[in-house]
This record gives sequence, structure tokens and C-alpha cells, in this order.
Amino acid sequence: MSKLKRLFLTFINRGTHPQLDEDVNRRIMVVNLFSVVGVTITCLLGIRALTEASWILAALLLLSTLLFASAHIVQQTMKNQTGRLISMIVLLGCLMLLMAFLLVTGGVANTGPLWIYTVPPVTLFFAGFKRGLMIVCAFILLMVFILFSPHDALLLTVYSPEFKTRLLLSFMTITFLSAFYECSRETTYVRAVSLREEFEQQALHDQLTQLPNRRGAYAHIDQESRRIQRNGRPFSLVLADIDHFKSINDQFGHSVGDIILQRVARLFVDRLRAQDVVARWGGEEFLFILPDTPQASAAFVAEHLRTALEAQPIVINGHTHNVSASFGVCEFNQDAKLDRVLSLADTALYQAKRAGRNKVTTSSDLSD
Ligand SMILES: Nc1nc2c(ncn2[C@@H]2O[C@H](COP(=O)(O)OP(=O)(O)OP(=O)(O)O)[C@@H](O)[C@H]2O)c(=O)[nH]1
Repeated sequence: MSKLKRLFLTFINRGTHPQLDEDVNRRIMVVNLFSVVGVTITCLLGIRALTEASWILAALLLLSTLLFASAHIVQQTMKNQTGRLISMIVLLGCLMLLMAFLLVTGGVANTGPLWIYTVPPVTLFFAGFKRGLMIVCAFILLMVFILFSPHDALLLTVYSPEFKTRLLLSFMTITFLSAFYECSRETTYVRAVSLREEFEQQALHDQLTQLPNRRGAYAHIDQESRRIQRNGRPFSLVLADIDHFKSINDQFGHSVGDIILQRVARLFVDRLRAQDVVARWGGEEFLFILPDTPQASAAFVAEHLRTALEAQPIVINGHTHNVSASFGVCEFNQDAKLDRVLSLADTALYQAKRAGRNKVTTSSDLSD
């Protein structure tokens, strides 16, 4: 039993991928499910129609079986948006044609119209709220056209006027309910996605400076370490620490300290290249991740930032603050270990502080 369940789940999940949007994955699963259910039902009904010598119905049902199966195959082989669109068009087109045929002929003992209630939920789910509603409305027009044509010219069976009206009204009710459900589902999904993005953003960023926080910095370093394995070009890490920050806080208050942190962060971001990352490593400490930058160039960049900060006093409430920072630089090459590189950058920074602050020190400046 569990083997059968596993087989079924494997089939239903075929073509889904963790990197695809959740909603896309759900649609892929439903196309798989719908094709297997569609194939089974239309195939069984087709065989039954064959035994009852209803040749046209049998041919149509068996053709639908083939089309339902091909929708699944197209989705599995193309594995892209076009493939998904084609399989959706095939499934919906096939469903609509089959329903229109059942409406015209009445199917077995005039029970054919009972199946048309599958149209609104399936269409709205596959095509989404707006597109789905338009398709179902077009189908309603087709129903009106078939059911109320003068002298029943398009019908091969007989329905009472009450049946026709009630069929149409109940179909419209199901359409309304399905559309309402799909609309709220889509709205909830969009809200959930934006909430998730907001939480991810908050988890990886520092609220005060809006820079990546330590967790965010690790994510960027991880990305760079993987890149280095591919292209072999080193990147550098630079730790920067604002000098005598405690005395700024003590003298002018924490809120002034906060503004200084924000301004310094902005200055660093503005002076670096777009591909460089500035993160708030903690307190008054920043980490720069400089892709494709060997240590000598990173030291040059750090020196450029140091002089820029020194040259640009920060004015808050009419008071001018001369802020400086010390920098520790270390290169990250292919064989490097992150802990070691960070520790070397930290030691270089400590060395810069000891040497009088407002300085840049690289790991190669350190004496063993
Ligand atoms: N305003 C403000 N202060 C912070 C924040 N985070 C850490 N600090 C303060 O930063 C100060 C860091 O002080 P220290 O580690 O002694 O370093 P320092 O005074 O900059 O001295 P050196 O680094 O040796 O030049 C402490 O007073 C912390 O309270 C923050 O988010 N906002």
C-alpha cells in the first residue's frame, strides 16, 4: 500500500522543483493529477461508450484520453513556462470541447450536463482568477448559445425550459463561488509571499543602517566562496571599526551615535562599487566583502574610505563630529578558511587601533 502511495506521490510531483514558485509547483501537481484522473475517467467512459456502440461519444472520449495524457507528457518534456502553458491549453480546450459535446448530445440518458460543473473550478485553478473567469464567461456564452438557440437548432437532445434555466443559473452560482475562492486564495498567497520576503529581509538586515547584518554578511561570503571555487579569483574581507565611538555616545548620547552609524554606513555604501557588500558586523564595526579584489587592491580601497571619512565631518544638530575609523584587511583565496581570514582581518584591525587608530593594516603587515 505504501509503495502504491509512494508511486502515486512520485507521479503527482513529477516536474516540480524547489526553485520554482510554490504556486507554479502546485499547478504542475494539479496538471499531473488532472491528467491521471482525466485519463482514467474518459478512458473508462470511452470503453463503455464503445460497448454501447455510441461511436462518436466513444471517439471523443478516447481522443480526450489521449489529449489528457499528452498534456502531461508536454509538461514533463518541455519543463518550462511554454510547456506549462501548452499543457494548460490542451487540458482546458479538451475539457471545454467534451463538455460542449455532452451539452449538445445530452450524453448517456441526458446526464451529460452534470459534468459541466467541473469547468469553473478546474479553469480558475489552471488559468488563475482573471484569465480563468474570462474563459468561464466565454463558456457561459457558449452554453447560452447552445441551450437557447431558436427551435433548439444546436441540440441533439431535448431539455425542458426549466432544466435549461436552472442548469445555467446553478452553473453561474458555481462559477461565482469558484471565482471568489480563487480570488481569495490568490490574495492570501500574494500576502504570504510578501510577508515571507519581509521577514527574510528583516532577518538578514540591520534595522538601524539597513545594511546586511552578520547573518546577511555570511550569506554573501558564502556566495563569494562558491564563486572563488569556480573562477579562482580571490576576494577580500575588510573589517572597519569607528574610533572612540564610546566617547561619542557618552558625550552626545546614543541617538547621536545612531545617526553617526547611519551616516558612516551611507558614506561606505556610496564610495564602494555596486558589487561590493557593506555589512554591519556588530556595534560600531562594519565588514566589507570585496569580490574579485586581491589584498593590495582591498588595502587601497580601505585607504580611500578612511580618507573619505576623515575628510567629511558629520554635522548633527549644528555640531560637527570628526569621525575616523580603523581598518583590517585580509584576502580570501581558494584554499582559505573563513574563520582564519576573519581572525586575520580582526588582528589587523586590532593592530591598526594599537598603532594609533585611523589607519589601514593588512594581514601581511602582521608580524608572526
Ligand atoms: N549609538 C549606538 N552605540 C552603539 C551601538 N552598538 C554599539 N554601540 C556602542 O559602541 C561603543 C563601542 O565602544 P568600544 O568597543 O569601547 O570602542 P570605541 O570607543 O569605539 O574605542 P576603539 O574601538 O578602541 O576606538 C559602545 O559604547 C557601545 O555601546 C548602536 O547601535 N548605537
